[in-house]
Formats: sequence, structure tokens, C-alpha cells
Amino acid sequence: MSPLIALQGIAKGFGEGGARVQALSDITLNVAAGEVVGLRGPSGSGKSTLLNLVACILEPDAGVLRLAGETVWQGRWAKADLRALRRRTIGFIFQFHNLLPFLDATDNVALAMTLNNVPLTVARSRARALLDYLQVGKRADAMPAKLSGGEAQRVAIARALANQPHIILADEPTAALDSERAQVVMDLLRRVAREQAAAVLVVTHDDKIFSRFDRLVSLRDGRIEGEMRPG
Ligand SMILES: Nc1ncnc2c1ncn2[C@@H]1O[C@H](COP(=O)(O)OP(=O)(O)OP(=O)(O)O)[C@@H](O)[C@H]1O
Repeated sequence: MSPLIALQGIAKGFGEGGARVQALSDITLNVAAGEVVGLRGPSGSGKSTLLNLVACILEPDAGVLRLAGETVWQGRWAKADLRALRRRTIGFIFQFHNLLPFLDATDNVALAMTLNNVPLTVARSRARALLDYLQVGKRADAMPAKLSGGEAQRVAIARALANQPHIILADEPTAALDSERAQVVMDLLRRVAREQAAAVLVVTHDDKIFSRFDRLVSLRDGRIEGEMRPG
């Protein structure tokens, strides 16, 4: 089976002339369905740039980007509607949950589905099921300000899963959590990867969770320096 995330020879720079920064060079990386891969490296090594390229938020300079078996970028964008691709194929989890403060937990999750044309009543009932799945169903009616950090992050994961994405990208999802909550979040991401056959790519500095990855890829100066299998 072809990997859900496939980067081949990807490069990305910012700026012009003497101010040019080569953020990524010759990145080849595959993440298969069911896999949870961590991306680590010092500050400035290119982790966020890589995640944003996979999310199609940034455009590569060179290489080939394939997502869910389809070529997305090769010399130019190969897909006409990147927003639709992002909405349907990719779920994004941020360091801070970014929940909308004026919607309760259920509607924060349901909104992601209504943007994808799911009727509100169906979206709300699916949102509740997802919150149950992420063990935060009891807080379905709570406003974000009333949620603990761990609860809010699980609601944010439910939101990222709302449209059953094949690809889940997370930028330091456990950075704001204590060790125990961080383990819970990682266990849930592993479960989602296995049960929904998703590819999960997580940027992290958090050595408490390194053992939870199938593979840990290290970046340095925009290149892949090495890879290990912690398990
Ligand atoms: N929009 C941008 N414009 C100019 N340079 C950028 C931009 N985004 C990133 N860079 C540069 O690209 C390099 C990689 O940055 P990136 O944010 O991907 O690193 P990172 O590993 O995620 O760092 P951190 O751990 O601090 O978040 C850095 O030298 C950074 O300054």
C-alpha cells in the first residue's frame, strides 16, 4: 500500500539573495496508514516548515509531495482546490487548542463538519460520539474557558477528526500538558491511527512522549539527520 504521506526530495527556502534561508533540503519521508511518526530537532531545524508543507499551507520549491496516494505538488500544485483537500484529507492539531471561545465543545467539533456541508443536527450527533470516543463526552456542553488543558486538547483532537481525515498533523500537541495528560493524548492519537488507518505526524520537543512513537525522525539544519524506532 502506498504511504498516506510521501515527500520525495522536498526543498523549501525563504527570502531572497543574501537573506535567503534554506529551511528544508532534500527531504524524503513516508508515513503509512496506522503509523505515528514524531519529528524532532533543534529550534530552526525546519519542523514547522515541514508540517506546513504537508498541510499544503506552504508551497515547496522542489521535489514531489503525495498525499493519500495522489500527487499534490510536483513543480506546481496538481490539485485545483487545496482548501477542499485540506478540509477532507487533513486534520490539524495545534499546540494551543484554538477552540472558538463562544461555542461549546460539541459545536466546536460540529462546526468543522458543517463547513464540509454536513447538516447541523447530524454534525452535532457525530460530534458527541467523537467526544465520547476521546473520553471527554461528559464535557460536551462545556464552553472552552471551563475546560482543563487536557480536556480542551482532546476536544481539539475531536475537531481534527471530525471529517475523518486520513492524515493527522500535530504541532507540539502535548507542550501545554503535564506528563500524565500528555500520555493520554498520545495514546488517543495512537488509537486513532490504528482504528481509523490514519497517518499521524507530530512535531515535538517533548521527551516524555518519545517512547509513544513508531518512528522518531530527527531534523537538523533542514535535513533529516536520522531516524529511530523507540518501541
Ligand atoms: N515565513 C518565514 N520567513 C522566513 N524564514 C522563515 C519562515 N518560516 C521559517 N523560516 C526559517 O526557516 C527555518 C526553519 O524554521 P521552522 O520554523 O520550520 O523551524 P522549527 O524546527 O519548527 O523551529 P521551532 O522548534 O523553533 O519551532 C528557520 O531558520 C526559520 O527562521
